[in-house]
Amino acid sequence: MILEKINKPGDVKKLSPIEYNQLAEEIRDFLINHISKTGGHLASNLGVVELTIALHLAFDLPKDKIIWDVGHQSYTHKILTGRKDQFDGLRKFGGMSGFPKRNESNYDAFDTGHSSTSISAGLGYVCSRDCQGQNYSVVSVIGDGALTGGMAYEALNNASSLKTNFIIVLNDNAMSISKNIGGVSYMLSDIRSSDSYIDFKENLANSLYKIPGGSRMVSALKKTKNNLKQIILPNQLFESMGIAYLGPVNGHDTEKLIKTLKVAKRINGAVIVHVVTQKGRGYKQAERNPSKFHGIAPFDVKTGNVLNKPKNPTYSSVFSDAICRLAKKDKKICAITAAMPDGTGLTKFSKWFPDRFFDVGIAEEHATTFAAGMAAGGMKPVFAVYSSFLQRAYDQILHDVCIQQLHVVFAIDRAGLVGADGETHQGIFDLSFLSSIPNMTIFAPKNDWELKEGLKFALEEHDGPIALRYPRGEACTDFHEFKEEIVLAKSEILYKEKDIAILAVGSMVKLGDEVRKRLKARGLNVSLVNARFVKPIDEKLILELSMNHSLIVTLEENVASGGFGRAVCQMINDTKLKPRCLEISLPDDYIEHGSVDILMKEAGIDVDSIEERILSVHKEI
Ligand SMILES: Cc1ncc(C[n+]2csc(CCOP(=O)(O)OP(=O)(O)O)c2C)c(N)n1
Ligand SMILES: CC(=O)[C@@H](O)[C@H](O)COP(=O)(O)O
Ligand SMILES: [Mg+2]
Repeated sequence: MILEKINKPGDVKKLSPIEYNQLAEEIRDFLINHISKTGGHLASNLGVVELTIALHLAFDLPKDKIIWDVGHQSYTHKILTGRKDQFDGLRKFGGMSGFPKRNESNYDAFDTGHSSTSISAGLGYVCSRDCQGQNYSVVSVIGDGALTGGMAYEALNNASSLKTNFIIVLNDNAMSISKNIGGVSYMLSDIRSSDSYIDFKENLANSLYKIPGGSRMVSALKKTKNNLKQIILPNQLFESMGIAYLGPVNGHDTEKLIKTLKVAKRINGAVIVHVVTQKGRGYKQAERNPSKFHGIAPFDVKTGNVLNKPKNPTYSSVFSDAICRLAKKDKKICAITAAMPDGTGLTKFSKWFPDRFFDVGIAEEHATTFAAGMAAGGMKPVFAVYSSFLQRAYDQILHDVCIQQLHVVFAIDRAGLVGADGETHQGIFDLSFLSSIPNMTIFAPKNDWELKEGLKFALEEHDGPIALRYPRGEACTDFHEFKEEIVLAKSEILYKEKDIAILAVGSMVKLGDEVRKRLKARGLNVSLVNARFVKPIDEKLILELSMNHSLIVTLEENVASGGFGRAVCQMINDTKLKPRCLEISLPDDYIEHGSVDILMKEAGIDVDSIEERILSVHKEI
């Protein structure tokens, strides 16, 4: 076993070239076996095994820096940097992260998780290096999907004038999570399938002549006897920007990759190395269905079937059915995704209404302003997006949607803790950042029925910007006996008592009800309110509750600052009645990876902790 020789960083450099292929195969087996047990990002990692080995052989880490875009493909890098033994705890609480983390290893040069940041971060490293007269290589590894994100172009534009070396490896597997789409993907596909390939040395020469010192390198290359069959095709887009281009290179040929990376190292300026890989390579199920195995829960290796399928429909699938039903009746309804049709539940919509479906690439900022334009033009756009990715579009929501009061519906999935993806992906800020924007309305459904009704309300009754936020995973199917009509800024009272009132937001209604039952068993009278609207809050009801309750408790899956509880308590503190107010929310902090149950318990948002907190405050009243 060659993988047994890989224990410490740098061990890969002790192998002989004939061992590289065997190592790649063993890493693939290791990844398939481990991820089948822990879950994780399988397909992307299987695609970059040789590329990662080549990068580790061509560069000198940690002096040289590799920046992994998104970072979901960094598992082989983790194996080669002494973290093989930590894979049993991958993405688990207290275990190894699924993304690069500077505080996990000094071989991780930059923390990532959100897409299209690697070229900016890499260029920052390059300029920092040059300002300080240091000497090391910087390599940003970006996927073809991530190259659909606007930040990548802002960075390329900036990098084009660079006079010192900066390597951008474009890992092109023709896939985002789903099939990659749009002009960039067409361009890459043209390059990959072009039959006008020219000889490696000739084309490389074209690239090199343009850069300082290039002609010397060309003469050196011309003298080599080594007839590399690799093809290098000058590329219009990058080269006309002043960025050298090498490729396309077979991303599963370690030795060719090493040779090309070594050439790239000698270029004075930014250079793109276009590497073609296969997502899911080496595991038939993932090769056939790379989207399914992009991020996968524990599965059976033989069949590829996920082991613990959710029993109830997820919120994403409830949303999926609801939007399709509404769009059947109303031809103005259209749906937008930023490269996440599967995750957000828009795949069915894309098949039923292809003319009204828009996958804009990994471009949340553009998606938001695009939605604003569609609304201004008379359509009813629904932008379905994960909470943490919407953080990107703060200014577009404010500047393009809300100032003009445009009727854009934000269907915010993965709102609240998402678990294993960790701090970059927790959707715990949306209530705060959306609440601060004038003209925005925020609605959080307590269960599946209310998500359907909420969407209907947002599209048929409401006019203006509105966000519906719901969590990852199975939808709550309780509380079907409570179906009060949705009215703007009105909460729903589930149990009316006196003494303590719990006001819960969305998914927290279920938890609030469990706490209510516990407190009732102790002889306390507890009202339970489904807040529904986080903005505007139901001021009238909060005032009423303040008059006949001695303690108001707010419950939300969002950070404390700027959240629902803060707004309610502020309002209560402004009244003369002043009942005690207890805000139960997530801490104002980044929350690491782990199961949602563990993370909630850690944050004191589980039935036992909430009961204890309420009892302790109630005792003081
Ligand atoms: C801002 C942002 N939006 C969406 C995502 C979700 N996401 C994670 S990976 C991915 C696809 C990336 O495709 P690519 O860069 O080609 O990598 P591959 O998995 O194909 O190697 C997407 C859309 C994200 N991480 N960040
Ligand atoms: C890396 C990334 O951003 C996505 O792949 C994310 O991990 C998807 O998470 P879900 O499983 O919640 O769709
Ligand atoms: Mg890709």
